[in-house]
Amino acid sequence: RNEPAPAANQIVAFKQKSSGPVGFMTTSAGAPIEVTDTSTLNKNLIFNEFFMDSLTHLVRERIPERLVHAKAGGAFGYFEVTHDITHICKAKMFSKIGKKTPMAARFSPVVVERGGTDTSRDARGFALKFYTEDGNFDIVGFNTPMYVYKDPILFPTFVRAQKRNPATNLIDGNMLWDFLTLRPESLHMFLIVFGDRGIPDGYRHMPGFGIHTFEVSNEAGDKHFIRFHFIPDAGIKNLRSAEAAKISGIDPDYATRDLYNAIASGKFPSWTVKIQILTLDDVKNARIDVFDVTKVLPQDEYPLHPLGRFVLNKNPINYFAEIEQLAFNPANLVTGIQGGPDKVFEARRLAYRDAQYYRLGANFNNIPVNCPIQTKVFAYNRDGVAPVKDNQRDIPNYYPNTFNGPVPYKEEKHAELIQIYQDEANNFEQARELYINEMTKDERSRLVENVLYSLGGAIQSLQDRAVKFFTLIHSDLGSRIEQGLQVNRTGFNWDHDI
Ligand code: HEM
Repeated sequence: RNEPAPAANQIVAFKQKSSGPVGFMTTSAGAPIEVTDTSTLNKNLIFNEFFMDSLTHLVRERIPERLVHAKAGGAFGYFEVTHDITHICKAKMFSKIGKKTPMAARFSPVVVERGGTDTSRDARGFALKFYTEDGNFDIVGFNTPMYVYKDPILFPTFVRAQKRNPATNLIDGNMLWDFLTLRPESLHMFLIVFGDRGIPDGYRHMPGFGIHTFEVSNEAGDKHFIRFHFIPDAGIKNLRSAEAAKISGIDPDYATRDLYNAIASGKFPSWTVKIQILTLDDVKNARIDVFDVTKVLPQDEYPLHPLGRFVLNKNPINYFAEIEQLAFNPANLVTGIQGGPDKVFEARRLAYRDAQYYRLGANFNNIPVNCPIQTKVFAYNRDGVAPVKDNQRDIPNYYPNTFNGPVPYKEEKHAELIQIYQDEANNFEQARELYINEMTKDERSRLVENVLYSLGGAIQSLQDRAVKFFTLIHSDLGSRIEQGLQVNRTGFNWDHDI
């Protein structure tokens, strides 16, 4: 008989590693507790502390799920420098070859709710938190090298367009295709979502991208601009639509289970970390706006330079405490890494902090998994909902002060505004490249099939609009989708047959 997988066997393994019950049960306040019969009419339930304590706690167990990226798998490990980049970046975590920094990772589909399926056709979040000696550095990325739009005002609209119809409470193809065709720059990323990479085969075989072009600086104060790439050492693997649909019925937690089992059985997933590097002159002379998150930076012009690798070698011991409560924020930056100068990055500096105040409360950075474990916090924040930890003890609580409260660090100078060439939003050159040069003939056919599956459910005026933009990307893509839609119209009724 095969050994049961670690995830299926977790509770049995717990019993095996403990010599007996872990202790006497107590109330949350620590008092030993008796369990008495609650069904008898002859006793007051209100004196039953087990009942009172557990019931009142149970009804407070839920916190808001993340607005997006609600479902996830996550783990812990380390980042290790393999190549020197101190000539461009002075961040301590990159200071010498061989240096290791502890980290956390969380991988997540964007749209599905917390109880949804891991194998939906969607982009995936690729969020990393590095616990550096200068505080936490977060790269909150995707498994696609580009994002949907470059105007952050579209974030609420796009989230809504992908979520549920307000009347039917159903995911609604008309809403999605309305958005995609009103903001056609989004089709670049959606070619990937509808292509083979739209359903990764678990998280271990998924690449990651920081997407934004980050500004970094060296000891001399020179600026450079970099994009992060994370390449899975186990290779990229994806699922086909039919396979994914089947898995989704059998095991909606497929990717979460796979990550847990791999780590628990010592097959630690790892990623090679590479960066594209641009000088200020490269930025000024670039043919494209290198800060545009809907674009990739062509690798023939800006090649990948190796930087390091990261390894995930530790599962959470408690999922809620360590993964649900993880709070990533693109604004978590460290000395030497100034973040992206673009507007999407700027919007994100606000959104995540705000979301986490709502989701986890004002002191979410005091939750152990969010604490910068390699440095001490000296913030002028006090009080609020738990956890407050030591609440900065008796240190002066106002700034400035003359009584030895914490003093500011020398402020890092950001690059002045740079005059650069900015493209029209709907420039389809890169989408065309992706379709023609990066996708194989078979993948192009599967892309068309997957688009038809989704677009076939939308009304005709949206289908016509979509065909127009697919044709602008490439006439072959446009005509195959147009023909496919016509076959569907005559031979197949999506409303009734699906
Ligand atoms: C205007 C642009 C954007 C806004 C306003 C925004 C906002 C948000 C918000 C509010 C959350 C939930 C956070 C939480 O509750 O903890 C979230 C999660 C996330 N976002 Fe964004 N986002 C934007 C763009 C992006 C981009 C460009 C990327 C990828 C490069 C991205 C990747 C992620 C990931 C990976 C998560 C899940 C983090 C986790 O694992 O906890 N987002 N975003």
